[in-house]
Amino acid sequence: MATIEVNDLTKDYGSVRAVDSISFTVERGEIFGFLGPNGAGKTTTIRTLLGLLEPTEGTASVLGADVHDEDALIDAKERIGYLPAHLGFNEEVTGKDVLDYHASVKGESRREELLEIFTPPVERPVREYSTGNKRMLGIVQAFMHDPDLVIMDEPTSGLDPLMQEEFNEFVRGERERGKTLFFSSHVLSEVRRVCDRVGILREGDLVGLEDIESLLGQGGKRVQLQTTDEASADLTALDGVIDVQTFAEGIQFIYTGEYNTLLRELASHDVREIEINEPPLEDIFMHYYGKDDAVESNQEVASDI
Ligand SMILES: Nc1ncnc2c1ncn2[C@@H]1O[C@H](COP(=O)(O)OP(=O)(O)OP(=O)(O)O)[C@@H](O)[C@H]1O
Repeated sequence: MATIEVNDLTKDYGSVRAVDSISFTVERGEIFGFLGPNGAGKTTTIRTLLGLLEPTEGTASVLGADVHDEDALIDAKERIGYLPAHLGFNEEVTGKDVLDYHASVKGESRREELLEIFTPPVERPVREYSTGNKRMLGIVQAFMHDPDLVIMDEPTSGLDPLMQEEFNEFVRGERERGKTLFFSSHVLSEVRRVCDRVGILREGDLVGLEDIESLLGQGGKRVQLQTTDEASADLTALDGVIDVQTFAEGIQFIYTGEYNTLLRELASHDVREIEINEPPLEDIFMHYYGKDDAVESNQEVASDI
C-alpha cells in the first residue's frame, strides 16, 4: 500500500472549489513535492490529508488510514510529522516548553540530534523568535518523534539560504533512512534540489505528475553561444528552437529538438563560446500553465535560480 493515496479528492469552501477531483499516490521512501502558485490548493490538500478538513468528495489515506476514519487517523498520526505553513505556537512559552509538550504526546527520540542542526533559541519565549527561529522549532517538532511520514507546508519559508541548504541536506538524509516526505512549495528550485517526484497543481487541478528527471528533460536545453551572424541565423532556423534571445555578445535559445542535428549544425560553423545547460525551471513550468497564464504564473511562482 502506498504511503499516501488520494482518489478523486474534491474540497469546496462554499461556492469556491479549492481542490477539484485530484488523484495521486506517494510511495514509501519518496520525497514528493507539491508545487503550485498561491491559491492553487496545496494547503487545502495537506489539511485534508491530516483530517483537519473534511473532503467534499473523494477519498484519501495516509499510512493506510482513511481520512474519514477518525480513530485510524489518530493512530496513524503517531507515525506522522506535520509542519504547517502558519506556525501557531503559544507565544508565551519557551521553545523548550513546546518541544517538551510534543515529547509527552508523541516522543522525542531525535530531539537532541535535530537541535544540533536546527538551532532555535529553545530557552527563550516564542514571542521573541524570528520567523526563521519559529520555522526551525517547527522542523524539530515535526521530526523529533522519528515519524515514518512527514507532511510539510512550505517548510523553508523564512529560513535563510544557509539554513535552507541544511534543510535540503537533512531531507536527503531522511530519504536514505527510508522516510517518506511530502511537501508543498512554490519555490521551483527547492523542489528540484530534493524531490524525486512532483505534482503540479493549478487552480485546484492536478495538471502534472512527473519524475523530476522527466520534468527537467521535457524542457529541452538552454544553448548560449557566441558565433557569426550567419551561424546564428542557421541555428535559430532549426526545428525545435524556441525562445531566441539576441545579446551584444551572442545568442541564446531553448532547444527541444534532436541533439545530433544541433551538433552537426554547430560543427559546420565557427563557434567562439558555447554553454549548454538545463533551462530555468520556470520555463518548464510554463508548459503546465500555458501561454495565456505565463505572465501571471511568472509573477506568482518564485525561483531563486
Ligand atoms: N477557509 C477558506 N474559505 C474560503 N476559501 C478558501 C479558504 N481557504 C482557502 N480558500 C480558497 O481555496 C483556494 C485554495 O487555497 P489554498 O490555501 O489551499 O492554496 P495554496 O496552494 O495552499 O496557496 P498558498 O500558497 O497561498 O498557501 C484559494 O482560492 C483560496 O482562496
